[in-house]
Amino acid sequence: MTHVIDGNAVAESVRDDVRAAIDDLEAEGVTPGLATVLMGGDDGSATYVSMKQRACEEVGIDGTTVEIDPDEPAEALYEVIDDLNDDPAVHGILVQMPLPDHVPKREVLSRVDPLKDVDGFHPENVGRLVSGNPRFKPCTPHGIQKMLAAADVDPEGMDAVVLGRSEIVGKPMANLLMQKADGGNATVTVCHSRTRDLAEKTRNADLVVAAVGRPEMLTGDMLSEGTVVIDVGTNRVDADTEKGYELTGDVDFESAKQKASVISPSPGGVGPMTITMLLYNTVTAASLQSGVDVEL
Ligand SMILES: Nc1nc2c(c(=O)[nH]1)N[C@@H](CN(C=O)c1ccc(C(=O)N[C@@H](CCC(=O)O)C(=O)O)cc1)CN2
Repeated sequence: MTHVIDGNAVAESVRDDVRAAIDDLEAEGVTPGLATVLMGGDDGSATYVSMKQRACEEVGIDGTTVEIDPDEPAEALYEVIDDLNDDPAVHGILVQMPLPDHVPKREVLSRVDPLKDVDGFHPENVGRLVSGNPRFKPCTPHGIQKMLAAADVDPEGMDAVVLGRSEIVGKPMANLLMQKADGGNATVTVCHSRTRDLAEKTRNADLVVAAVGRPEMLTGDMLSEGTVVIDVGTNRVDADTEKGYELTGDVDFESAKQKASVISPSPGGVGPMTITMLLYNTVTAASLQSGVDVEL
């Protein structure tokens, strides 16, 4: 029987730990604060930002959203980041991706105080992750590690294939899976748009993480029996629904489920974990900045 991971249930159990840690911080007079900055984005950005705001309210984090007109120059965003860096009530800063084309992403990510960088995208935090001493693990791959642990999947010794090389998911996921640490110790292959014979790579994998943003591109015939499959995709596909679209993962769930031993669906898998690990990182940031130790 294939085990279908319930991302909402795993997220809820991590949120219980987050709530307990927030109680410990509150007892010392510290309320964790998260500022989310939205400057334009894609079809999903405004939805994800309001989900983040709601999640903060639900666990007791002081969440604020700053919206910047996407036609403003990059300097408007720099000014907002500088102010948030200087605000002691803000422990975590997140700039929602993607940004408008005229805004240089690297400049923006380097501008965020690395101690408040709850996305883990600042070069200092990327360097720490790669060198095996992470401060903030990026939310989606961190959430996937938690999901795998909850499903009793230990990547140690596995042949893992990561589909996609984005800064947000593919690269940090590959790094975490290869690390000499719990949730790592796998042999990792990263595949992308120039990879030859993709199906040959995925058929030889024990674990596949699909994060390419192409609806249902990973199908059951590309997998071997017993593979663990994690679907990161949340693609909006035109459909005759109230919203005019439906959400589809990067995995063809029905055919992949025939082969997989463990599989995460989308929606309802990795997405809820992404938001939960943001709350987790915000609490970690508040703990680091206040000097109040919490257990997470
Ligand atoms: N600064 C960042 N930008 C972006 C990140 C990120 O981690 N940091 N990740 C993605 C999008 N993302 C968070 O921002 C995200 C995507 C999906 C979900 C989610 O919960 N999806 C639900 C479905 C929600 C819906 O109805 O639309 C699910 O999968 O069940 C949360 C967060 C890009 N940008």
